[in-house]
Amino acid sequence: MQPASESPAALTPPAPTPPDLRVPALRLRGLAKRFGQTPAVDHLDLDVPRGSFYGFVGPNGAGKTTTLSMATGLMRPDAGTAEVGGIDVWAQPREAKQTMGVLADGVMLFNKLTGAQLVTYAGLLRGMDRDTVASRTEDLLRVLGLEDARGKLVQDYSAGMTKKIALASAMVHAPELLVLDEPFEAVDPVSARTIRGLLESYVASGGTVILSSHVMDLVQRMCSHVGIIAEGRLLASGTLDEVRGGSDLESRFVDLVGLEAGDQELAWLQL
Ligand SMILES: Nc1ncnc2c1ncn2[C@@H]1O[C@H](COP(=O)(O)OP(=O)(O)OP(=O)(O)O)[C@@H](O)[C@H]1O
Repeated sequence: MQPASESPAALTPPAPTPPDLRVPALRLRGLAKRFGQTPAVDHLDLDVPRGSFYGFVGPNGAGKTTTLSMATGLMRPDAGTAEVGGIDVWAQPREAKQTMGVLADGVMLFNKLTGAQLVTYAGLLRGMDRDTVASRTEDLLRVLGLEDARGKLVQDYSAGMTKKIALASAMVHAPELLVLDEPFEAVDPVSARTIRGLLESYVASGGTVILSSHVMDLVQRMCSHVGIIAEGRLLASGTLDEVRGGSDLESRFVDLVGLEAGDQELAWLQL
């Protein structure tokens, strides 16, 4: 008789535990950051449901990048907690970071690597095997239109190409959660459409996306949920329909944030 440990059943890896859908993909509580006297993020609470496509919007300087940096382990908060799928980002950074892919705004990439090397490096860093990394890197370069630039140093990439290679590096390990700070900034319309398609099918397969953007029309077309932030505080959060409340997102944004409607003139610019 075979010992139990050698039976085929014992050699089959245990099925992964399905994620508890009641646990939010991202949960922030009392998150705060101050630069000098100015609070950039002011004790912010936020729940991002699993499987949602969450748009995080706000005016310039509202605290979006600071919030997302603290939520993903890139910037230590002054106070508060951030949990990803129930894992505390700051108490268990290694476990939390395994479950997410992050496209950060303004963070230096290893730009002396070529595009292909950068994505490969990101995959290997995540503990993936070389063959899988190689085939996924090729897929990502092809889909994002970077095949011809695969051997070029990232320092010589244009702004849009840099954004796309950073996005590829964030996605290569197929994480449960993607946190993307301004993923469409500087990206051409054809690539933007491709990225949208990739993200939509990723969410349809059970992934969660959180993205920040200034483009209300895009957020309105893509996102199932929206949060509006201003002066470090969350002014509204919920499903797209709850937040826009029968209006369009841009009008709701302007109402909540209290911006002037852009009808001011500069007398000296009237030629
Ligand atoms: N490293 C820093 N040092 C000092 N102040 C900072 C720093 N980073 C951000 N801030 C300030 O914190 C506030 C929030 O900035 P943040 O970059 O989070 O806003 P944002 O919503 O991402 O803006 P944008 O839409 O313009 O990218 C701003 O007042 C900004 O000047």
